[in-house]
Amino acid sequence: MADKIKDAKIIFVVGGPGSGKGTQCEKVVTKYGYTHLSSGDLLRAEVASGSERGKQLQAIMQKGELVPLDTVLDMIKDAMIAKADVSKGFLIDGYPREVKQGEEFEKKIGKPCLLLYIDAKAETMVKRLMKRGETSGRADDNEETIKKRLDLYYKATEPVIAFYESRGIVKKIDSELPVDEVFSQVAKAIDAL
Ligand SMILES: Nc1nc2c(ncn2[C@@H]2O[C@H](COP(=O)(O)OP(=O)(O)OP(=O)(O)O)[C@@H](O)[C@H]2O)c(=O)[nH]1
Ligand SMILES: O=c1ccn([C@@H]2O[C@H](COP(=O)(O)OP(=O)(O)O)[C@@H](O)[C@H]2O)c(=O)[nH]1
Ligand SMILES: [Mg+2]
Repeated sequence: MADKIKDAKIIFVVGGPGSGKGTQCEKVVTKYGYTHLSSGDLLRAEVASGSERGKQLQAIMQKGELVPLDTVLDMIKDAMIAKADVSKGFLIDGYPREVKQGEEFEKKIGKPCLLLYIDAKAETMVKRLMKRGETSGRADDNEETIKKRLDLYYKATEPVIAFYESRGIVKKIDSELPVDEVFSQVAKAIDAL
């Protein structure tokens, strides 16, 4: 099953909440035709379906906590398998959130060839999310939950970057710049693959 995915390139896109992961991934889709899978979007789709599982997920996400590892991994895996025949590569956006998630992903699916580390200052991220919150309708784009998401990012997710740095696949992207300048750094990293 997972063999179908074996030959496609896998790129992890990691960065704090509101760092611009989703914005950059959309641009990569346009230019390179990769398949974009946002773990957050997959979870929000399950919430929107109104299923029993979605209700449980909503409660966790509203608090800015992490949903159980296997839940997210199964969703990503199903979505990858569904696209395996047509996809040149996969952008896994907002995943892994913790080192253990990365290890499980590699066991069940495959190894990433690149980790795009979308880096912005905490202050910048908060500002962007508060602005996005005016129109996004996302239940977690509020001051209190943003703070929790940030704390969890520094505690659980930053170690992921160190973990993959030791493998030499991390490319740090300065996301304080205008969107197009951020993208030219991203494109350079992908062109080098
Ligand atoms: N000025 C500026 N704003 C940006 C940039 N990238 C994203 N934004 C804005 O910041 C907000 C958050 O961007 P997203 O792409 O949704 O961020 P994300 O990392 O996917 O965030 P989560 O979905 O919360 O994980 C959006 O409202 C964007 O318009 C950038 O490079 N420069
Ligand atoms: O692998 C994941 C990805 C997302 N989430 C949950 O989904 C929320 C939104 O994630 P997203 O990546 O969309 O936004 P971010 O928190 O990066 O701003 C997070 O706060 C978590 O509650 C999770 O638990 N595991
Ligand atoms: Mg996003």
